[in-house]
Amino acid sequence: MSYSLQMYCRMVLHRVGCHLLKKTHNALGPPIRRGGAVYSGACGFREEEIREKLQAFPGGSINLVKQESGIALMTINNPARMNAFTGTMMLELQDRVSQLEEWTEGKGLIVHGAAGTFCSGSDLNAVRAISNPQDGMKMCMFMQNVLTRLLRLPLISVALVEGRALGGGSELTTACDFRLMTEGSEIQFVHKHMGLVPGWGGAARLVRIVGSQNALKLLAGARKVDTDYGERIGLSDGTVTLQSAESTALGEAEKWVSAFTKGPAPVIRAVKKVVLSGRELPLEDALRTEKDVFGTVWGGPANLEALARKPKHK
Ligand SMILES: CC[C@H](C(=O)O)C(=O)SCCNC(=O)CCNC(=O)[C@H](O)C(C)(C)COP(=O)(O)OP(=O)(O)OC[C@H]1O[C@@H](n2cnc3c(N)ncnc32)[C@H](O)[C@@H]1OP(=O)(O)O
Repeated sequence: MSYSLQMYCRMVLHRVGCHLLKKTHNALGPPIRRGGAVYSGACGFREEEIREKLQAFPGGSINLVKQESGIALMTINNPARMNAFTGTMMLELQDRVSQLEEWTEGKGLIVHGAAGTFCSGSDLNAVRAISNPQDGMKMCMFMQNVLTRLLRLPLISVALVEGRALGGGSELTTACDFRLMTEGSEIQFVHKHMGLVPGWGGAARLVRIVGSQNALKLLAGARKVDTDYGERIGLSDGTVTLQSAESTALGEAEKWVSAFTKGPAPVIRAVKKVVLSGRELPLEDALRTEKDVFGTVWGGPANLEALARKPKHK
């Protein structure tokens, strides 16, 4: 059997196996996958094992502020290490994503780093301590689950990149719907220089954002992406320039995203859901999801109000 046929068969068997197990467990009790996670106990992922390991690498924090405007601010906060992700920060990120999943009034999210830089990837102290393949795979599954749930939130999300986004930090930017960069900032998938490939889902998402040609250049060349190059290949959705002495990059990013979050939460969240299903599902499944989401807003308060207003879209 050829290698690719073997891979295909393994993938199909794995998917069917996970699907069947998922169905069984769902029938027996609570759902085994939280939010939109990829790996569950049914796939042999033991989350508790890696949680315990990550707990041993403390420092920094992931801060979350849910604002009245419906836009939340998430801060990657470990400035002494250029906002590198310690083990406890990975665990906190999971908690923050869970909080956002429960935030029914939410419409938008800005992810940014503390002290003028985005994130320098995994904390190298933790990486050295768990540099065996078994632990690496567990960390990878944990982070893929968390970042997949982040991307699947019914919120319009933006990564605001100031300074550097390196390694895992560059992968985190791809788990948001949009990326904004400030002048002088850089995104770099440094994995090749570390003898690695992305493991937090960054490669799969990057291909969907910039196409496989550009993704190959960024990963195989470990190329630095500045604001111009970022916009040219579609990795960056805009360059933030400060409008006045009082303005801040975060303030400008909030203004930028509020153009998309203006309006009632159920409508904005519905928009994100139909785009997400279009992005991730085969066409027929996406069409069915779109129909279901449409049903949640048709005849709803915002729809009835608009009909009563008789708006003209000039
Ligand atoms: C590759 C994938 C993998 C994954 O998927 O898990 C990773 O993400 S591995 C991590 C990849 N990132 C790096 O290798 C970053 C290495 N660091 C740098 O290149 C530089 O520190 C840089 C460019 C971020 C900042 O350079 P600058 O000259 O401005 O500052 P310093 O080098 O003096 O850094 C200040 C302070 O931060 C510590 N630091 C920075 N990044 C990390 C990190 N990822 N882990 C742990 N510590 C980090 C650096 O060591 C300095 O600490 P100090 O105690 O002063 O030496």
